[in-house]
Amino acid sequence: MTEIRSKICGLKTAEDIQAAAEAGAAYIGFNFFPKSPRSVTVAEAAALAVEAPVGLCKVALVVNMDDTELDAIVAGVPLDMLQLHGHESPERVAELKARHGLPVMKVLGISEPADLARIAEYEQVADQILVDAKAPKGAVLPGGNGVTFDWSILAKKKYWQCPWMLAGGLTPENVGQAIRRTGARQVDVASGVESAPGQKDPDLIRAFVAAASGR
Ligand SMILES: O=C(O)c1ccccc1NCC(=O)[C@H](O)[C@H](O)COP(=O)(O)O
Repeated sequence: MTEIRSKICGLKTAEDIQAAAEAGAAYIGFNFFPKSPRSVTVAEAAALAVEAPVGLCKVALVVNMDDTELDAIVAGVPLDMLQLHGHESPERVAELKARHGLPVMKVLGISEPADLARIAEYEQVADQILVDAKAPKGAVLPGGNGVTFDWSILAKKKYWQCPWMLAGGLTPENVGQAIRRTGARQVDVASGVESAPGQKDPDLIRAFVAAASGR
């Protein structure tokens, strides 16, 4: 059976990280978007990251961040990957990879088949692509809104040259179906494993990773 790798995004406590690690998640995400209920400071993320089990990929999620702020995050937190969740260009992706020496995952929002063309602009420069739902009009957050997109759009995808991950409204209940319908081998969740905005639920984290893994 194909191994499915899960990413749990927006972790704020040591208990969240323990639950993700014990459940078998492959990635954990620290959210540095100040308006998010999931955001952490550099000091908070650093304290969590140093205690995270070896082998868990620690990802920093940032949105259109400038160099000064991102330099402080990379200097202060032991990280394994950057996740760019704003309007970063392919050139900016390349620049940040070179500047920080970390793999970069670029997020692209999908709502119609034409959006798949944007992936071609990034697949040679990004290390991974996170295929997410577009934020609803007027949303405060560019991600983490718990909305799905039409997964059948991904049936029209070609082979992409870098690994990709599926996100957008995934939950323990729908992640199995999402994997079957899209062929995703990696899945990402934020709000679908929470009891309230920004409050992760260890039982939901375990249920999500188990469902993604077909257990
Ligand atoms: O989660 C947030 O608060 C957030 C804020 C700003 C930019 C991105 C954000 N989340 C990004 C993620 O990686 C989410 O996991 C992804 O958008 C899916 O979220 P959800 O639909 O809630 O699972």
